Amino acid sequence: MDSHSPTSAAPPAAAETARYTYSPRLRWQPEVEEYFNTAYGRDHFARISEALAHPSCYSCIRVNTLKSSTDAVMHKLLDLVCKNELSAVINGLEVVELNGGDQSQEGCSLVHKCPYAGLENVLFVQGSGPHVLHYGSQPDQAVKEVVVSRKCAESVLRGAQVYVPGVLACSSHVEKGDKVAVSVAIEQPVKEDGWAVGITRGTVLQGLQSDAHYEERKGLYIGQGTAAMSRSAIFRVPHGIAVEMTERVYKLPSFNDVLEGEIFLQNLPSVVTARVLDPQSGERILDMCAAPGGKTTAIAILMRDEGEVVALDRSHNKVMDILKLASEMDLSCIKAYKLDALKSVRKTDEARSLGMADNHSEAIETPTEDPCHATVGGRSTSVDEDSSTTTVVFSDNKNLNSKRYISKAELRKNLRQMKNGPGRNNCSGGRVEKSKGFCPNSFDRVLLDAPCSALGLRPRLFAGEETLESLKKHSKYQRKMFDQAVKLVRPGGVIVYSTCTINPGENEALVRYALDTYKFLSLVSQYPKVGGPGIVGSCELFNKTYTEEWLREDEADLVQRFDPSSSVDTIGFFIAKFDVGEKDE
Ligand SMILES: C[S@@+](CC[C@H](N)C(=O)[O-])C[C@H]1O[C@@H](n2cnc3c(N)ncnc32)[C@H](O)[C@@H]1O
Repeated sequence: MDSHSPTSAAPPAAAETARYTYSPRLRWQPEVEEYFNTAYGRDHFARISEALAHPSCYSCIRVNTLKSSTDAVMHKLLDLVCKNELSAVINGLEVVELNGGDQSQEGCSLVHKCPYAGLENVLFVQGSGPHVLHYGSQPDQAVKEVVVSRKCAESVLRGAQVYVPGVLACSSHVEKGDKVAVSVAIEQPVKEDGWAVGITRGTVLQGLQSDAHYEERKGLYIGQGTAAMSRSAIFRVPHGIAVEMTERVYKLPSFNDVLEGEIFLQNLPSVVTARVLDPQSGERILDMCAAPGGKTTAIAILMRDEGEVVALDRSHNKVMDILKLASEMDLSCIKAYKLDALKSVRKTDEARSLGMADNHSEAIETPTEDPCHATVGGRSTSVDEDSSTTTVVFSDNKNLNSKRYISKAELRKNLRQMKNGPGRNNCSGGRVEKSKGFCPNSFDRVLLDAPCSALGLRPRLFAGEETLESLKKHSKYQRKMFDQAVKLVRPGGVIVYSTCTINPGENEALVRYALDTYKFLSLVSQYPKVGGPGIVGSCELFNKTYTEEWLREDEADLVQRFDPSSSVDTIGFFIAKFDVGEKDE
């Protein structure tokens, strides 16, 4: 690393070595840290906490086996790597020639098949890091700097550029084309109990020790880039790239516009979850919290697009995302609805009055009054040309109800128009179908990929926002959702529950609740098995007024817990699978 000028203002060279590094320490609420120390043991939790602050060192690609094969995609990726074209499209990936070696061989070591049985549709693309970067400071000259928000930094660590809204502070004379060191401002404890970032947007940095929050950014440098606009523009324009990253602490491939529809970038545990559900062609599956549709599409592909995957999300725009993804992947068995999963069971008397038996396999849908288009997988709801009513239009040839064929290009165009804001009818991006819920016992399998504290997601640079109280709220919410899942699945069916958190209160404690509450549920083994065992025991909380029960010894190996500090190097994740016996209602 180049040395800094030892002037009174600039930091000395030795101090700089420690300064321009990436060595973050994840901060937790003390009570939460104590709770996790109890669950994992102090050393183990310290390793987990350390791992969470760094990204995984590889990208996981799920192949759409209905459109291509794992081998074909692997060859295409290798081809791109070997022609060195991937570094253009796969952001940040470099083909390094070792010992003057053959580039194609180096490329081969970057893309490889997933080594775990049962995941033959998965490829890994190797990234690298953490790299020690040289920020190239000159004597008597402070390094020009940009400080970004935590969310922005987490994206940059995953391969993104620095966008204008993410910039908090910038050196005074930054012009377009200047080299800038990029660091991140992270929440710090403040006196009256709480956390604050301190740096306000627009702060001028001098690169001196006298700068506001200078010390706090030590060890929080995530890379170097070229300013894509001047300092004044960065704080004047509403959007656009502010800094093009040229050197990164982590180099991870991102696959924008590469093999669209043929591949999907997905965390390994998420791919495993869909496989564990084991959906069969012709079945009716419910994905209760489905957006953006990663697992939904994985499920549809495993079913060979035969049967029905009902995908719910309470967010309108997120349902749109599911539809877009299903359309891109050419999947027509996915039906997506906007619905609060807590209200996903339709009352039995209402179902009867609509002429449906309890185990009727049709969804009970509200008519869509909206004059805009929306797509459901290959199916599309559309305006009849001569009326304002909505009809379901199928773009595949599997259903005889087809009214009008809509090409995929047209569907994509419609979706783009929706994304681009209000159109003629002041429609804020199109509407999606709403559902009033579904009949009890009407699904063969239910996936509850529950909204959670997300304390397994990586990289994460701050975790102080969660308190024991807020963690408890997540678990209450999840139990209510689980109750709905239990009602909707048929006897003889399957429920898979998953979260992307390391919190046992949302994982093992949910399993305990499920088994203690519903005697007809049994925890069953999973395939494929990549994660480790669950946590056994219990923990006293809230001044010993409440005991949180986790798993029993014989249950630990039946769940999968993905540990971010393990060699599998994934996000923190949890999966439990239940077989549903005869219900005693
Ligand atoms: C963990 S994400 C799901 C990820 C998704 N399964 C996938 O693999 O792509 C949780 C989702 O639950 C949705 N959600 C939260 N509360 C909900 C509710 N009450 N009803 C339906 N969806 C909800 C959120 O909008 C979010 O998209």
